[in-house]
Amino acid sequence: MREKRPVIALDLPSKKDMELFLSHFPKEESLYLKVGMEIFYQEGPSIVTWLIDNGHDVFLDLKLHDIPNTVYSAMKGIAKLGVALTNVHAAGGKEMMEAAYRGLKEGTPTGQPVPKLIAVTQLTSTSDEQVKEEQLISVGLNDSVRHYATLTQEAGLDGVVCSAHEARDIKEHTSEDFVCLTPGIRLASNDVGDQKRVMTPSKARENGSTYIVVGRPITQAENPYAAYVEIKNEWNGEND
Ligand SMILES: O=C(O)c1cc(=O)[nH]c(=O)n1[C@@H]1O[C@H](COP(=O)(O)O)[C@@H](O)[C@H]1O
Repeated sequence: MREKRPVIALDLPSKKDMELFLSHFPKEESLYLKVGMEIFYQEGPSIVTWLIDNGHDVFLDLKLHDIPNTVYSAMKGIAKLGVALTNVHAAGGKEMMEAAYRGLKEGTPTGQPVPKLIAVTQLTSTSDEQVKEEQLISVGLNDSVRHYATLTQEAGLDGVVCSAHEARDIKEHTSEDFVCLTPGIRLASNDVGDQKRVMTPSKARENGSTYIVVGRPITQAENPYAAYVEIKNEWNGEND
């Protein structure tokens, strides 16, 4: 079986910074890269096509959350870029998620695969306390995440963004092949930063994560490639 690649969050301010970051990796290595708001709003869609043309897979993380018609139209445009994966916020509702999926399917050029679509449940920077006190969701974080996951499945999407803490429970309430993409991944030695629900790569694997997303532990490392390899090895169980 092919080695699983951690998804690297390219949270960098410009293409120049991104090229400098990628220069630490062997030229021939195909990476799974997450393009998020920070770099996308500076460089635009051309950053995505540039990465794909250079042999990488791209998760376009723009977390769409708007009325169904707007999300439908935006997804039609995203579908033309050739990304492997993209996302919306589940809090936008079932109708919005259905519209997003329709947009992606209708916008994908003939003969190309439709990008996978996943929905953010509760951000990994959110705690149980915040869910109850700020969002007034009295059932708390775990029930809220499970609820958004089942709603996402009902809308026909491929999976969710959640923390690795919830991945096992979500798979039990949806299906084993329902994608659980989990940011908030840290080695035991890393700073947690603003993340609240964190887990190590090996625990995430044990708990059913489909993909792990890692940003600062790699982008801010003194040796980004060494940090990537360490995380990838732990994610693949090579230290077990
Ligand atoms: O959708 C995401 O990718 C995402 C969802 C979420 O709940 N939490 C979360 O951290 N992310 C993204 O995952 C990345 C995590 O970065 P680090 O905390 O630096 O590893 C960031 O780019 C976030 O935008």
